[in-house]
Amino acid sequence: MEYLLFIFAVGLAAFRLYRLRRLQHPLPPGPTPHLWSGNVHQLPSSHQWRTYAEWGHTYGPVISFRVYSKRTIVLNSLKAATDLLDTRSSMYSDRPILWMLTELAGRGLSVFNIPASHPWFKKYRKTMHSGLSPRPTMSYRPIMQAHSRKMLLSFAASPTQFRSHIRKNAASLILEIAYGRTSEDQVEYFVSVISVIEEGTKAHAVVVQPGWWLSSDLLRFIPSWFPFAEFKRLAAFQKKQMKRLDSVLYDWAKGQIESGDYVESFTSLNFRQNMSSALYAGASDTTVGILIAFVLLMTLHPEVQKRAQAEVDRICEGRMPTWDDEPDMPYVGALIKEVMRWSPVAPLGLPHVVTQDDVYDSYFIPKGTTVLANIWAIAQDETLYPSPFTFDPERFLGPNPQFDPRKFIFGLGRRVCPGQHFAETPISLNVASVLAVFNISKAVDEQGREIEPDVRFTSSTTSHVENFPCSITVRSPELLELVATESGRTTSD
Ligand code: HEM
Repeated sequence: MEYLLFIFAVGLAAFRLYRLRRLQHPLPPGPTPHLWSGNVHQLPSSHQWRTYAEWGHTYGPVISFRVYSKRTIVLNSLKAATDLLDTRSSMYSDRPILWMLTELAGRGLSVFNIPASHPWFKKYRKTMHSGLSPRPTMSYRPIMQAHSRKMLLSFAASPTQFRSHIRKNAASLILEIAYGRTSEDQVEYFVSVISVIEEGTKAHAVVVQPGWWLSSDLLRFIPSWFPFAEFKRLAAFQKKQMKRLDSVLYDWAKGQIESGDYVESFTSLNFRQNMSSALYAGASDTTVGILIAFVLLMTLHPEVQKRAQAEVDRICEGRMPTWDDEPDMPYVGALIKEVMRWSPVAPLGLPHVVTQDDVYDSYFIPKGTTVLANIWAIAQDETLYPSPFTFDPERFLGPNPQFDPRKFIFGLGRRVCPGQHFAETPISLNVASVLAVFNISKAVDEQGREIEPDVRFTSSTTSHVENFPCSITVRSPELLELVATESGRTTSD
C-alpha cells in the first residue's frame, strides 16, 4: 500500500511540475486547433513545407501544431534548427516511433529509423563514415568518372531522355559502390528494382504525414482484413517490397563474393545487408533531384549557363574538367550551391523526436514531440538570401558571400546526412562536364516558338522538379569524341 502511495505521490509531483512548466512556458504558437482533432483540418496534403513556412511568417520561426494528441514543432529558421538539432543534439537525435513505418513495416532498426540511443546507432554511423567520408570517396573517383562519361554519351544519344539518364547514372554508381561491379544488363535489371524503392519512398511519405500517425498508432492492433485497415495492408506491402529490395541486391553481391570473382564494395567490406541498402536508398533519389534542377535552371537562365561555360572553357582549354579544377572554377561552384538552395531535395529532412521536456526561446517543448527542420523555409529565408526565389549564383561570390546552403540542406546534428561528401563529388563533375559538352536551352514547338517550362515540384520525402521540356544539344563535338574514346565507345554507340 505504501508503495502504491509512493508511486502516486511521485506521479502527482511529476504532473504538477509538468503543469508548472506549461504555465510558465507556453507551447510554441501555431494555428488555432480544434479541441479534439487539433490542426488536422489545416494540414495540406502535399508540399507541407510551404504551409509551415507561411505559418512561420504569422507565428514566428518555431511553430507547433497538434494532430489529436500528437504534437509537432517545425523549425523555420536556421538559428532554431541549429540551436536544437545541433547544439542540443543529445536530446534531439531520435526518430519518432511511427508504428506504421518502424513496427508494422519492420523498418525500426534501419539506418534511417534506429533510435540514436540504440547501441547499433554509433556502429552504423561509423561504418557509413568509413565508406562515405572524403578519403574513401576520393578512391571512388575513377568509378564516378566512368559513370559520368556514360551519362554524357547517353545525353548525346537521346537527349530528351535526360531524366532517365540522370537516374540511371545515380543508380548504377551507388550500385557499384554498395554492391560491386555490374554489367549493363544487370544495371537494367537492378534499376527496375529501384522503382520498388521509389514505391517504398512514396509509402514512407504517406505514413510520416501527421494524419497517419494517429491512425497507425491507435489502430495498429486491428487485423489487416478489417474493412478500414488499408494502412495495415500498405505497411505489409511496404515491408515485403523493402525486404525484397534488401535481399535481391545483397544476395547478388554475396554470390559474386563467394564465387571469388568480384570487385571490392561496401558489401564485401562490411557484410551488412541493411547498411548497403541504406546507401542505395539514400543515394538513389537525392543527387538525381539536384541534377534535374540544374538542367531546368540552365534552360531558364541562358546567361548563367554562358558564364559558367566560359569559365569551364577558360580553365580546361579543350580537355574535360576534373575535380582538380574545382578551386579555379568559383562560378561553377557557386552555381551548384545555388541549385541546391533553390531546390532543396529533402525539404523537411527526416523527422526527429525530443527525448526530454525542454524549454527553448521561452517555449515549452514536451518530451516525445516530433521536430521537423524546415530546410525549404531556411533556403528561402530572405534574411539569409535576399530575393530568395531568384536564381542567382552571384550570391555566393565576392567578399561577402551568403550563407553556404550545404551547411543545412543535408540536415543538422547527429543525424546529418552521412552521404554529403559522396553526393557532392559526382554532382560537381557532372555539372562541369555537362557545361563543357552541351548547350541546354528551351525546347521549341512545331511553329518554332520556345516552350516556357512550367516549374512544379513533386511532393514526397524528397522533392524534384516535375517533367519539363528542354533541348540538349552538343556544343563541343571534340570533347564528346574524347569522352567516347576514353570510354572505349564511339559517339554513335
Ligand atoms: C544531394 C544529395 C543528398 C541530400 C540533399 C541529402 C539529405 C539528407 C537529409 C536532409 C537527411 C536527414 C538528416 C536529419 O535527420 O537531420 C539525410 C539522411 C541520410 N542520408 Fe542523405 N542526402 C543526400 C545524399 C545522400 C547519399 C548520396 C547517401 C548515401 C550514399 C545518403 C545517405 C543518407 C543516410 C543513410 C541518412 C540517414 C542518417 C541517419 O538517420 O542517421 N544521402 N540525407
